[in-house]
Amino acid sequence: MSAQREMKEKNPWHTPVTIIITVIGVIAIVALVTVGVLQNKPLLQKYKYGIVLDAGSSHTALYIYEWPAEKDNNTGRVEQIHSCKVKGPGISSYASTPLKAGESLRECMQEAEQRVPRKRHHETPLYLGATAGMRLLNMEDSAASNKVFQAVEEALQKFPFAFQGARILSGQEEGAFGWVTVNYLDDRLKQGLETTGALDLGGASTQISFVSDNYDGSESPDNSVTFRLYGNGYNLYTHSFLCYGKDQALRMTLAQQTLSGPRTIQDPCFHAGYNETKNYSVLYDSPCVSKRKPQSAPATFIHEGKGNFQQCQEIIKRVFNFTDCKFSQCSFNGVFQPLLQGPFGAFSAYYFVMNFLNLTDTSIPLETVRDKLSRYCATPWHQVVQQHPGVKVKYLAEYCFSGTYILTLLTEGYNFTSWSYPKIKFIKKIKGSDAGWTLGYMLNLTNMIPAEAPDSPPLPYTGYVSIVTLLAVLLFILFIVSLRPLWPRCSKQLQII
Ligand SMILES: Nc1nc2c(ncn2[C@@H]2O[C@H](COP(=O)(O)OP(=O)(O)OP(=O)(O)O)[C@@H](O)[C@H]2O)c(=O)[nH]1
Ligand SMILES: [Ca+2]
Repeated sequence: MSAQREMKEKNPWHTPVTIIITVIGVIAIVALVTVGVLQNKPLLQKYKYGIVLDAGSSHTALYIYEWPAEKDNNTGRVEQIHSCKVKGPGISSYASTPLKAGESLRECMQEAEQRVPRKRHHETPLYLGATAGMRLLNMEDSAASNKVFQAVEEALQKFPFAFQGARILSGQEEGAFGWVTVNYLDDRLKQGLETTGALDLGGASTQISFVSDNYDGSESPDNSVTFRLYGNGYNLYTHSFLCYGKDQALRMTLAQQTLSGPRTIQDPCFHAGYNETKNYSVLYDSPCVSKRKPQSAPATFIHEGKGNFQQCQEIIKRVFNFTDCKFSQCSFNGVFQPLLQGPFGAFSAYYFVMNFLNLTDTSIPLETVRDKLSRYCATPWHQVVQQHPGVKVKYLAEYCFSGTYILTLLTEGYNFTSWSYPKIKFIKKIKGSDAGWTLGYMLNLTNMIPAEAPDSPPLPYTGYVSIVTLLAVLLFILFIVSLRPLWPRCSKQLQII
């Protein structure tokens, strides 16, 4: 019993001094860690917003983007939180009634007012970018195009956002910003990974953009766009083919078949049994075809389908010029194109059409894709209508043409082969944001992608807290151990007291 007591008395841990030191030490560690955690805790998230209106040839769409306020300079954090499809046609269709172009945007803009928190309205930039529809209108009638812009600007200025202007994007910008969007959303830029090429098929123009090792921009500098993003340099090849969007390509294909001004055409790109009376002046009302308008055509023609994929491909090929090329290699129409490289993301009409045709799976061999499309084109029109009751008849009638056009453009135009075709991915969205030029455009105008890699803390937050805690505990133990010589004396002194 007395030996036990002696041992207990000798154990320095049982002296009041060590107990006091321990308690103070523990309190100090808890305080240190708490201060560290509170001080470094991310502040309550605040968000910033940006709005982009994509005034395309066929329609206008509004996109709202959101990002954490303190991370303007970081990557992968801008997200699309809302999109709104403007009712009615694209703004270029309001050439004769410009005020209506402005009015058409009202509903989507009101939605934007609801979606963006009120206190952020005034600091939220609002951009409108117009593409091929307005490019064509500007070529045809620049006064009309200016009036449309004036009306649209007046309408947008009435909203509480920071309106940054409305303008026509060049084809180069449209292609390059589509490429930025795809690679930003895929987190490829900050990590310096191999980039994805971008294929955009609109209504009036189509863009191809990719990085190719054997392209330094010297051959055909017009097709070159250089970027420095997050410390990496990119030499992008990009080209926009005006009139080769799917609506204008359809006009050109119809124009090929109506050169002599016939009353009826039998169109292999439309289903057998399809029969519509169409207006010559409407068909030829576009700079893409206006010069080819037949001299002595009647007012209308009967557009009949005959559903033949092979023949459809033949007449589509006629709208491409595959022979003239003054460069080392070309895609078509004498336009330089370096060797295709890397994976590709194909969006907008590429996706709408291939998704409808159940052909988004590019691991299906090209031959099988052609066979499937050929069978679809051969389906009689009444059967197609019956099989797809919910689909807009205008879209439905054109899928055979559109599918054939897409395959022709990709394989004959851009030279995709059965080896490179599987590298294409038909996509609509990436991580919740639509693929298209709008996000890249906004990132560029808000300087949200730095040229050099941003400095980032060497440790993640949790790692930092763990290390601080560990070091504090270690220091405390060392402190206690360093007091060892005092332990027996302290305990004796306390016993005397
Ligand atoms: N099937 C289908 N087609 C669509 C849909 N939305 C748009 N389209 C058509 O697809 C084509 C391309 O559409 P968009 O990418 O919006 O083209 P756009 O931006 O208006 O035209 P550009 O100014 O040339 O870029 C047009 O012919 C549209 O009519 C859809 O939801 N389904
Ligand atoms: Ca577009």
